[in-house]
Amino acid sequence: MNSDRERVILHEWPRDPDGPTVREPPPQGVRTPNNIPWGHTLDDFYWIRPFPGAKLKSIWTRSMLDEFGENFGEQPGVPQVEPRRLRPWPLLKVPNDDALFGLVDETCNRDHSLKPRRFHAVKSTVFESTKEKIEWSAEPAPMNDDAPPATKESILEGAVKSQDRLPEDDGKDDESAMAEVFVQADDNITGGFVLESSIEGETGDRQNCTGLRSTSPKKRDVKTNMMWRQVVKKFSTTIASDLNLMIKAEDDTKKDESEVIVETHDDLTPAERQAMESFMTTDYETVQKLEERIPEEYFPDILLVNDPSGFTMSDVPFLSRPSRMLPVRYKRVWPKLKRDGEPATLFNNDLHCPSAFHWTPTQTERYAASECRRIATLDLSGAPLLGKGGHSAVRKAGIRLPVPLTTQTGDPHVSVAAKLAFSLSEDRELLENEGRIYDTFPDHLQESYCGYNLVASMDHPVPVGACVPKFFGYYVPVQEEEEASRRQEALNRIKKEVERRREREAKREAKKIGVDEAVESTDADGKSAEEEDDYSGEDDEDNFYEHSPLQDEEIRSPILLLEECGTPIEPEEFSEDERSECFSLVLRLHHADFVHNSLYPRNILRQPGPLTVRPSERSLKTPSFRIIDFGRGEFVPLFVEKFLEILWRLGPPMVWTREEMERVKEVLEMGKEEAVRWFNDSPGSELRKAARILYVNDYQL
Ligand SMILES: Nc1ncnc2c1ncn2[C@@H]1O[C@H](COP(=O)(O)OP(=O)(O)OP(=O)(O)O)[C@@H](O)[C@H]1O
Repeated sequence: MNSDRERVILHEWPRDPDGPTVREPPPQGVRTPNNIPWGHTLDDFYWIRPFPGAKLKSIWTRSMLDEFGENFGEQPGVPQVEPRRLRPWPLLKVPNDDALFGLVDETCNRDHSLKPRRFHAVKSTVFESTKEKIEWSAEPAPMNDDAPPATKESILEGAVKSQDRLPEDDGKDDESAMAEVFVQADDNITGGFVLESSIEGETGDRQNCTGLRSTSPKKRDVKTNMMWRQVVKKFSTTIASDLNLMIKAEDDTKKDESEVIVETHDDLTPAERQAMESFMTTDYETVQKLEERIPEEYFPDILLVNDPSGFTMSDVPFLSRPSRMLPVRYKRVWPKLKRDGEPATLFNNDLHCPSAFHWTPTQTERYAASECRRIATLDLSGAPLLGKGGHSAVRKAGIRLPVPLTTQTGDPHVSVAAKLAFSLSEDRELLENEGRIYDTFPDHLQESYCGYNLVASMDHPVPVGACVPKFFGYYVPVQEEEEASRRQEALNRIKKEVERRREREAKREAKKIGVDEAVESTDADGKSAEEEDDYSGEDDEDNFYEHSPLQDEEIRSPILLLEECGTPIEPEEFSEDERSECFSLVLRLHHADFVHNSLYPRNILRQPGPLTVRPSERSLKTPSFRIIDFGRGEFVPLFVEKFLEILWRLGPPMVWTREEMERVKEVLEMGKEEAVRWFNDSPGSELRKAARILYVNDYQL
C-alpha cells in the first residue's frame, strides 16, 4: 500500500514564549454547518502547542487562531471566508425562474467574491448531443439484452390502444385474456423460479404500460388454467382499476363520450391523466442523473409508477409478477412537508394508511385535491439494475418531476436510484427504517462544501463532500378502495355496536319496569341482557378474517428514491487520501449522531467527480464518495424513542396504577442507560471496523 498522503498539515503556529496556556474548549473558529472546524485551503491548518515548548500538539484552523488572537510570528493576515455550499452541475429548470435554477458553481477564489454563472452562458456539447438524440432516436438501443426498444407513445395512449386490442384476441375466453396481463418474472431480481406458462406471456423487460402482447397466447392445460384463475383472483384487486379503464376504453369506441363511466377510487384523476399524457418512456442511454435537491415547493406528493414488469412486486415467490397497464399510485410518506397540514393542500402521509386522504373522499373531492398535488411520474419500464442486496434491488429509474420543474437538457426525465424491498416483512422493515433515517438526516450530510474539515480524531484535513446520497422521498402504494372499504367496515361495526347497546338498554329498561316478561328471561338467541354485555365481538372476528390485512408479499414494495452515487469502492486500490476521505464520512456520520450498523466496502460508493462540473468532464481522479444502505442505521433520539414506545403499550397514561408507574420509571431508566451504552459502544466498534475495511491505521481508535 502506498504512503502517498498529500493532505497534510505543513505549518506550525509560532507560540509567544510568554503566551497563555491554551484552554479547552478551543476557539470556535469558522465551521461548516456540521459544526466541524473548517479551513479554505490546506494552508489554513496549523499545528499548535498548548504552551510554548510543550511536546503535545493539536491542530487549529486559521480562523481559530485569529479568534485566539496571538500572532507572535506576525503571520500575514488572510481574508476570512465562510464555507461555500457547492452546486452540482445544474440540471433542473423552472421556466422563468432564474434565481434558483440553472446556476453553474461559481468556484472558489480567495475571498468568495465570484458570482454563479448561468447555465446557458456555457457552451454545452452534452446538451446538444442529448437533445439531438431525444429528437431523432425514435428507437434508442436497449440497455438490457432482452429489452425491446422504448417508444415515444404516451403511457395512457398506449394503454388504451392495447386495451382496444385485447378483445380482438381471437375469441379467447376471459381467463386467457387475463393471463396475458402477466409477464415473466425477472430472475435477475427474484432469484426465484418461473412457471412455463408465465414465459408464454413474456413481454420482456423494457416495456411501457402498453406492454400487452397483441399476439394470441398458446393453449394452456387445464391445471395451468386453474392456476391462472387463482393468480388472477389473487391480484384482481390490484388490476381492478385497470380493468375499469379497459372497459372504459372499449366502451369509448362504441359510445358517446358524454356517457357516465363508473369510476373507482383508484382510477386516475384528470390531473393525474394529464401528468401521464405527456409521459414518455425513459431513454436510459441519455438520461442524466439528478444531483440537485428537489425544492420543497415542487417535491412530489404523488408518484405515478409505470411498472409493467412488476418490479415493485419484487420477488413474489410463485409464478410471475403481474404486469400493470396503468400506473400505480404511490404517496409520499417522508419527507413530511409544511403544506401537508394546510387546509388547501391537506395530505395524509401517514405511513400506515393506504389513503392519501384523511377521510373517504367523493370523486369531486378526489379530483379537486389532485389538482393541488405535486404529481411526478416514475418510469420503471426497462429500468437497469444498479445493484442488488440481500433485502432489496436498486434500479436506475426515470422520473419526471412535477410541473413546472423540467430540465436544462430538454429531456423531461432525470434519473434516480429507486430502492425496492423484497417481499418479506424484514425486507420491508429495513426499507422503512432507511426511509426514516434519510428523513432524519440533516441537510449538511447531503451537501458538499468547498475547503476542508478537521474531523476529530483525524490528524489531517479532509474534503467536505456529502456523506450520503440526496433523498428524493419514501413513498408507499395508495389503495383508496381498500381504505374506503376498511373505513366503511369500521363504521358498520360501530353502528352495529351502537344498535346492540341500544337494544340492551331497552331490554334493561323493560326488565326494570317489569313490562315484558319474555324479555326478563332470555331473548331469541337465548342470551340475557347481562350476558350480552360480555359480547366478545364475534362479528368483528368474522370481519377480521374476511378482510385480514394483506400479506406482505401481496403489497407492492414501498419505494425509496435516492441520488445515484456510483459503484462500490475497492479501498485496497485507493490512495491514502481516498481511504481517509471515506473514513472521515463514517466519523462525520457519528458526529451527527448516526450509526450505520452495516459498514462494508459495498456500502460506500464512488463516482467520478467533482459534481460541480458537467458529467463529461468528471474523473475518478477526483472522486466523490457516499455511504449508502441505512436499513440497519440508528439515530440516537429515534433509538431512545423506540424504548419509550414500550410505555405506550402499557396503556393510556391517565390510568396508570402505582405499579405501572414503577414499571414506566424502570423502562425509562433502562431506555436511557441502553441509549448511553449504545452511544458509547456502537460508534466505537463501528469506527474500528471502518478503519479495518478501509486500511486506515494511523489513528488511536
Ligand atoms: N444510491 C445508489 N446509487 C447507486 N447504486 C446504489 C445506490 N444504492 C444502492 N445501490 C446499489 O445497490 C446495491 C444494493 O443496495 P443496498 O446495499 O442498499 O441493498 P440492501 O438490500 O439494503 O443490502 P443488504 O444486503 O446490506 O441488506 C448496492 O451495493 C449498490 O451497488
